[in-house]
Amino acid sequence: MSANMSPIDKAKFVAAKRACDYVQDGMKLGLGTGSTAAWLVRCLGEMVRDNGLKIKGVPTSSRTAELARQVGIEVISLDEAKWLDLTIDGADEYDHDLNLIKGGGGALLQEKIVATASDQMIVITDGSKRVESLGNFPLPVEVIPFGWQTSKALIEEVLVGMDVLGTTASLRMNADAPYVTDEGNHILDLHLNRIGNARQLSLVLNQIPGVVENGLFIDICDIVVTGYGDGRVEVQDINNGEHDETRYDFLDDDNLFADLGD
Ligand SMILES: O=C[C@H](O)[C@H](O)[C@H](O)COP(=O)(O)O
Repeated sequence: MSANMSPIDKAKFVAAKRACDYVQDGMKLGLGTGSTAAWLVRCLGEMVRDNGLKIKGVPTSSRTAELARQVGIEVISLDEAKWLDLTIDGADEYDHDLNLIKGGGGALLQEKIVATASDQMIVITDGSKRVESLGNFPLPVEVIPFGWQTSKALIEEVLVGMDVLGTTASLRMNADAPYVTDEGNHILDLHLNRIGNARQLSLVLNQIPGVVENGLFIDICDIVVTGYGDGRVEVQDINNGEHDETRYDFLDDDNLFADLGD
């Protein structure tokens, strides 16, 4: 598998692999959504299968739930878990303070609930997601289907008032129909260029009728694990300011982790 992996997949894989160092026997884990989080779920499945790791996972989407079950992870609901030791998830952007934009895969609502119900959140990512200032990636906002056009108009009006530059909101589509989240809602993607005060924007968006949640994760992430295609992994911990770097050489071994592929 590794011979056929693209540099970006290698980056995601080594980030997921490094994040597994934080997982301990008996933990209740939040399992993120997306292509990076899928590598994590596969790595954890291998640890369950081969090393007898005992964990319970709370998935943040129906897709992740399906994959987790496939690889042998015991899946429980957040209400069963009540509180989690750790959530590991991907992100669409992260800044110097480890604030995030998430929701590119449409799972931001469950992801934010799960991450907030965790002692610690680790984001696994590749280097392309690091930004000086959040906002190049369109900000996903989950809205209920009822009156979504009114919610869109209200969002645009509020953002003009906040002087957020170049705002347009587009309804996310799935082929010819509006995209529908696991909670039965729609997603508006806000094209903002530059967000400015992300904390304030997040609070303001969530005040607008019809808005369920937005993809800004402020002060939620504790650690970012960034992988690179050459096997390097950087870890940045916001709580103790630590920054460390490792390198995985096993990417040169084509047979290793062959069963972790898609
Ligand atoms: O809704 C999806 C999530 O927030 C994902 O974690 C995010 O979009 C990153 O996904 P990927 O790892 O596929 O880039």
